[in-house]
Amino acid sequence: MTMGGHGTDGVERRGLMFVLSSPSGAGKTTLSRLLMDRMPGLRMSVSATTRSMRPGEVDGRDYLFVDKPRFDAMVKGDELLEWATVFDNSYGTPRAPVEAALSAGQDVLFDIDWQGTQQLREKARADVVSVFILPPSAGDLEKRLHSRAQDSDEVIRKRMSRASHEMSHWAEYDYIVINHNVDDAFAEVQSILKAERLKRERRTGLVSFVRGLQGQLQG
Ligand SMILES: Nc1ncnc2c1ncn2[C@@H]1O[C@H](COP(=O)(O)OP(=O)(O)OP(=O)(O)O)[C@@H](O)[C@H]1O
Ligand SMILES: Nc1nc2c(ncn2[C@@H]2O[C@H](COP(=O)(O)O)[C@@H](O)[C@H]2O)c(=O)[nH]1
Repeated sequence: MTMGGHGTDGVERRGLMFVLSSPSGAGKTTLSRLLMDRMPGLRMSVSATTRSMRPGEVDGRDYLFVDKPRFDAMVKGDELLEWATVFDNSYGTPRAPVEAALSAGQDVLFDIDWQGTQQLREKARADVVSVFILPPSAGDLEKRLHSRAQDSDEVIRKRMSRASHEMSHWAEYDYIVINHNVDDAFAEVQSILKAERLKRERRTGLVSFVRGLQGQLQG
């Protein structure tokens, strides 16, 4: 993938892929929305899915809602960077918008499961920063799924029964955040992104920046 752009300090830097995963209901969407509101230079990757739209969701903003034949055609046409089956539906990341954002020097935010994270890591390990969000307790997780009031009891039962399996992948992630309350969890996720943006390896413009400084000191 071609990547490059400028950080807020003007030094050229490679874009990064910032991944949030968690069991369903632990708070990825909530934290993603806050990141998008408050962190400049970040683009949300909008996934394609075959699941049906929830009340309040908007096609093209929350997901690209597609039918199974269209999803299969996207897989066949290599249009997806990664894809997986989650809760009996297909989900995948359209490749083109991600590559365009990274090329423009933007970071890309992903709300995807552990299967997708593994695929991204296989493709571009150095550019993937992954965060696993844990709920404070199973009781809180269930309460959050109910409080969202968008899924039937049957769907919630399914998501709760998958939670332990989802969580078994926590150790594959770079960072772990426990979402006790939204403000603290957001502050932690934001700190991770800010620190990762400053990593020396990503800041491709540092060599010439330091040479310039040395030139000024010598001249
Ligand atoms: N720290 C928190 N305390 C209380 N409620 C929270 C907290 N974080 C998120 N919630 C609420 O929990 C519900 C589920 O959160 P959210 O939709 O962000 O989860 P998610 O991980 O994105 O789930 P999914 O994987 O199913 O999309 C929402 O109603 C949200 O407002
Ligand atoms: N591997 C991928 N997983 C994805 C993608 N988009 C969303 N997801 C994950 O699916 C579940 C369920 O999401 P929901 O919106 O139906 O509650 C959740 O864990 C998401 O992170 C994707 O493109 N690829």
